[in-house]
Amino acid sequence: MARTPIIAGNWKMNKGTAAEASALAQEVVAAVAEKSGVTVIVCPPYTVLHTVRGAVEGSTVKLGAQDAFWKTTGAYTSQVSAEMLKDAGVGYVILGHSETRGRFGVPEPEETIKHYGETDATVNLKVKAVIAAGLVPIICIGETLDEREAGKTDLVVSSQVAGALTGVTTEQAPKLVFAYEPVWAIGTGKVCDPTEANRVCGIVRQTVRSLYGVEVADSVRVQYGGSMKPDNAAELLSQPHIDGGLIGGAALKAADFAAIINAA
Ligand SMILES: O=C[C@H](O)COP(=O)(O)O
Repeated sequence: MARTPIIAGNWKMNKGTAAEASALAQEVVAAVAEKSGVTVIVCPPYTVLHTVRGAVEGSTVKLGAQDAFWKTTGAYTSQVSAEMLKDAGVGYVILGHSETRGRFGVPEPEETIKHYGETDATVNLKVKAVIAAGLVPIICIGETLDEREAGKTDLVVSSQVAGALTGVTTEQAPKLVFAYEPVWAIGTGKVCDPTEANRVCGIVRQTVRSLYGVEVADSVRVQYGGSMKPDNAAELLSQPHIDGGLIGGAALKAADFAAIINAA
C-alpha cells in the first residue's frame, strides 16, 4: 500500500518567541510551497501555537503540538488538553517522546534532568484523549543505548507500541502515526543505520499487525527520528517501513527541514 510520507518538525523548547516562531514558520511555508505528496507538520512550543497557526494558514503545512494531557478540563495546573489544542488549530500531537518518558525511575542530576516520568500508561491515556478530540497522535517509541546493548530493542519497542494502544479500536487505528526514535540517536549526531532503522520500524508495524490485522498495519505511518539530516535523509526515507521523519535539530533551519522534505 502506498502511504503518504509524513515529515514533522519538533521544535522542542526552541523558537519560542513570537518573532522567532513566525520567521521560521514563514520560511518553512515558502520553502515547501512547491512540494506536494508529503504531509508536513511543524510542532512549536505551546506559547507560539497561535503565531504559527497564522503563519501556516492557507499553506499545506500543518500545525502540531508536543504533548497533550488526557483530561479535557479541570484542576490540572500546567497541563493543556487535546480539546484546547484542537481549538488552537492543532491537527497532530507528539506523545511519549523520550524527553517526556521516565527511565528506570533513576533520579537524574539536576543539571541534566529532562525526563518527566511519562509511562506507557500515561501515553495510552493521552493517545485516547487525542483521538477522541479528532486529532492524530504521533506516538514515540524507542530504546536507550543500555536496552539496545542488552538485546532488548525489539521487546522495548513492541511493548511501548502495545502499551500505547490499549483500548484503541480497529476503526481508530489506521490513522495513527508512530515515530521510532532510538534514544541514543536523538540530538547526538549518531544516526541509526538505515537498514536497522527499517528493521525496527518493521517491528512497530508487526506489533500493529498482531493487534489490528494486516490492513491497519499497512495503513499506519511509521517515522524514524534521531539525527535525521539532509545528508542522511534520502537513504533513511527510501526504506520500505520508514514513512517519514520526526526531526529535531534540523527542523530549526528551514533550508535543512525543506531538504529532508524534498528527500521524501
Ligand atoms: O523529536 C525529534 C527527535 O527527538 C529527533 O531530534 P534530533 O533530530 O535533534 O536528533
